[in-house]
Amino acid sequence: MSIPESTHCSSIHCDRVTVAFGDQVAVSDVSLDVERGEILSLIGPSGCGKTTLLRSIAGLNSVTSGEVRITPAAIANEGQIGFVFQSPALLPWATTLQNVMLPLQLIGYGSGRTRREKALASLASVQLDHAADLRPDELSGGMQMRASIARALVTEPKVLLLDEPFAALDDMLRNDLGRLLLSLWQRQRFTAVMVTHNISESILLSTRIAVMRAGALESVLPNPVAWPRSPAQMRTQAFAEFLGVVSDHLRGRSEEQPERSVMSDGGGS
Ligand SMILES: Nc1ncnc2c1ncn2[C@@H]1O[C@H](COP(=O)(O)OP(=O)(O)OP(=O)(O)O)[C@@H](O)[C@H]1O
Repeated sequence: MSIPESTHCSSIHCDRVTVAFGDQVAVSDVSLDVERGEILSLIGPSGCGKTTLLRSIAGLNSVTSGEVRITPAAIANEGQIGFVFQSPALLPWATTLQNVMLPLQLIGYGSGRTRREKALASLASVQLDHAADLRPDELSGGMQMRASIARALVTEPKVLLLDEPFAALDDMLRNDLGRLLLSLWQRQRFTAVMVTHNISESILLSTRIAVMRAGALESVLPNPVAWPRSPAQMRTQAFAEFLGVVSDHLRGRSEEQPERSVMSDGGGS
């Protein structure tokens, strides 16, 4: 698996973004560019503003000052931004298939038949087509999260935003879904931003890691771990060393490191 070519997706630009809720400044003067076709992880201590920044990128939060731009601009208007929440948030009374068809209905995509075919294809991409007629309470936690990913990807978004998508799952499922996410990214070439608390997960799944502390962007670290990624890499020296670097940045003990180009440093095949 190599980093996908970046011709079909969007990039995200946060320019001096500040978000305040009353007197509470959740995000403070954050400037961050997410390049086409990369997966950037946002990590940092609880309450440091990760979700608020992610929701601002999605347009779910308004920013107090600064600007979020997604290019090409039409992306935001065409419903080409997918969002995966920590909780699968499936409609309990609808079948898995109906849940996945919902975004297509909301954007008025095609006929009922084409929506059904597209939703079934999206379910198949997460190996869940056999569960199309089951309701959420008949699915395991991992199946619900796969359905949630299928729902986010059914419109073939150019940008995928994920807020701690695997936090509630055990380690094995986490690894499986992480691998699934990478293979979908490889195939669909979306640009992704993923909030996570898990440093190992951020290293395994991303091209760069943005570390936030107290609302501010502490650093953006190119991920030097080679591609293709697999859980076996967690036992390598390169992985352990980078984990130490990320941990230091999280604790604010880092030496300032110049950022390098993700495609030349974080990538390769
Ligand atoms: N809608 C809101 N109204 C008021 N305060 C908010 C709102 N959303 C977030 N905050 C505050 O903004 C700060 C950042 O919250 P945010 O959820 O972005 O942090 P986080 O880094 O994602 O935390 P966690 O890792 O625990 O999910 C917190 O102090 C939170 O209480």
